[in-house]
Amino acid sequence: MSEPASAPAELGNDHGYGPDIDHVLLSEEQIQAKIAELAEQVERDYAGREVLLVGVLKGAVLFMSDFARALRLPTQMEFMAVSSYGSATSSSGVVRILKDLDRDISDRHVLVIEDIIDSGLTLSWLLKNLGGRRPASLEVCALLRKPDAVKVDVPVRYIGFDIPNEFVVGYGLDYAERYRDLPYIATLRPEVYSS
Ligand SMILES: O=P(O)(O)OC[C@H]1O[C@H](OP(=O)(O)OP(=O)(O)O)[C@H](O)[C@@H]1O
Ligand code: HPA
Ligand SMILES: [Mg+2]
Repeated sequence: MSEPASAPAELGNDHGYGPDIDHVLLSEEQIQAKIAELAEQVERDYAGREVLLVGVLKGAVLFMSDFARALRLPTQMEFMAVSSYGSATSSSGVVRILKDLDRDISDRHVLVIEDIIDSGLTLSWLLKNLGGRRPASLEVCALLRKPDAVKVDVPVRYIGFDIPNEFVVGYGLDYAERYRDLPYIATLRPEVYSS
C-alpha cells in the first residue's frame, strides 16, 4: 500500500485537496518559469503590435491572468466560454458556446490562451469559429498538450509542456469543477473518480 499522498509543503497551498492528490506533475515554480519563457517569445514576435488575448473559460483563467501579467506588451483581454467535457474525463466532441466574445475581432492580432490541448477537438473547433471572424492574425498559446491523446492536429505556435496521456487537474483544470484553484498541475488518486 502506498502512503496517502498529500502535496509536499514546498509545493505550497494545496487548498485542502492533499488527500485526493496522487502526484504533482508540474510545480508552481515550473509553471511560472515556463510562463516567463512564453512571454518572452510572444514579446519578440508581437513587438510593436497590440495583442488581443482571448482566454478560453474556465480552464484558462489562471494561466491567462499570470501570462497577461508577465507580458511586457500592451494587451487587451476577451473571454469565450466553451464546454465539451462537462463532468466527464474525456471530451464529448460536441463543443458548445456558453459565452461568446463581447467584441468584434476583425483586423485584430488574436492570441488564444488555452490551458490544455487534449483531443484537440475544442481548439480545432474554436480556431475555425474565430478564423471566420477575419482577425489580422490568429495564433494559440497553450500551457499543456497531450501528444498521445491528440485526435485532430491543431496548429499551435506556443506550447508550455507536453505531458503524458493522464487526466490532470489544477492551475485552472478541473475534475467535476473541483481543483481549479490548485497552483500546480497534479493527477488524482483513482478513488476520487470512483467515489
Ligand atoms: O482538446 P480537448 O479534448 O478538446 O480538451 C481541451 C479542453 O477541455 C477543457 O475544457 P472543458 O470543456 O472541460 O471546460 P472548462 O475549461 O470549463 O473546464 C480544457 O479547458 C480545454 O478547453
Ligand atoms: O486532463 C484534463 N484535465 C482536466 N480537464 C481537461 N480537459 C481536457 N483534458 C483535461
Ligand atoms: Mg473542464
